[in-house]
Amino acid sequence: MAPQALPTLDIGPFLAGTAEGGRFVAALRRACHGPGFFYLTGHGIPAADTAAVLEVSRRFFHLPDAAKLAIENIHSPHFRGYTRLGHEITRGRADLREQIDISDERPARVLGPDDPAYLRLDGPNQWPEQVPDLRPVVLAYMARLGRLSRVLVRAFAESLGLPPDELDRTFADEPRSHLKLIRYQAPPPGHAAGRDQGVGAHKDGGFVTFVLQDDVRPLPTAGPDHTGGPDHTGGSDHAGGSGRPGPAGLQVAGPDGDGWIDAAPRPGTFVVNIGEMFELATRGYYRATTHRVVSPPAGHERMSVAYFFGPRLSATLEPVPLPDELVREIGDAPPPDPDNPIFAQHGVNTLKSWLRSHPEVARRYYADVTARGPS
Ligand SMILES: O=C(O)CCC(=O)C(=O)O
Ligand SMILES: [Fe+2]
Repeated sequence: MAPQALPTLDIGPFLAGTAEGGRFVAALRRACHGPGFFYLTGHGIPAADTAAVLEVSRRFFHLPDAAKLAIENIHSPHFRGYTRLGHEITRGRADLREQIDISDERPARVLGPDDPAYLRLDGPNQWPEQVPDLRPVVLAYMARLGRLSRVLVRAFAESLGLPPDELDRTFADEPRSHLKLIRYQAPPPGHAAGRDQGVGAHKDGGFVTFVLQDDVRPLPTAGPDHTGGPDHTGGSDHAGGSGRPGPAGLQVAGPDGDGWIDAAPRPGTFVVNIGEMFELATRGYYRATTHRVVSPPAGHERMSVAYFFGPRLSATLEPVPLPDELVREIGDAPPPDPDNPIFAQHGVNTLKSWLRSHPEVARRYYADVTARGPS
């Protein structure tokens, strides 16, 4: 049986406080207990804002390599800045994507030897000089999604049969917002067939993620500063080498590991999903589901913007007091994955993921931590 498509939830009535908001809350529970993923509409983020963030992102990624590498994340102990193609690792394999990592703009902390290593994650971002409007556009977008996240957290509480403010204190005192601007490209010519890992299968580590997706588009025509281009379509042995956009993009693991569900881009929506911290807090009632991105075909690119909302790094996840009728539905907890232990402390879990996916930054700034584990 082919896996089902993802549900679409309209948060509009909940935002407006109308009686229909209850329907959203019920649908939210079904979506988070089921696939762990859904499309969100009615969110009130203006189309001009989402278009602006994709536009600055496109302008950045189309800069010459030297300009992008000026803000490479190897310069940042906080894992901020640019990661070039193939320099991020998921499941032991290089991802075919480039990205900029941006978190809340804060000064680096002055830390003593006994302070937890995850506090080194706080610090300033790196911003590209050539795209000066990227900073204000991205920070405004993050602020908007932060406000939307806080509303969604209230809906999550209600969906679990709890008072709407039950989870508020988890997100008090500087919750952590993280954003990735991402560009996926086709495997380069000569790349082994079937190696089309835009990002490998993974679960998100935090609480809740919002993905804004652009369509798969042809690469822009090569200009004087441009190294890629439609000319590169020839010679690829990649399955998508026909140059036609195929089923590329975000895919979500089906129920019981049954195939992959395509989460195709849909205008005006975010794809929202649950992260490991929330799964842990609900004792598995809400699911952090494995997902991946398949590379676009030759001569094409795909942009996305992933926003992760989580509690402050020092927060420890307490199990939420679930009503008995939900506890009865939990069933057996899945066995722990030895390759991916989940830590109840948000900072420890977050640092675990960074150290694994960015080994070069880890070696430069966290050699002491990799030697003894991310606690
Ligand atoms: O690009 C996407 O559609 C999803 C990205 C993703 O899953 C991630 O960065 O965690
Ligand atoms: Fe993800």
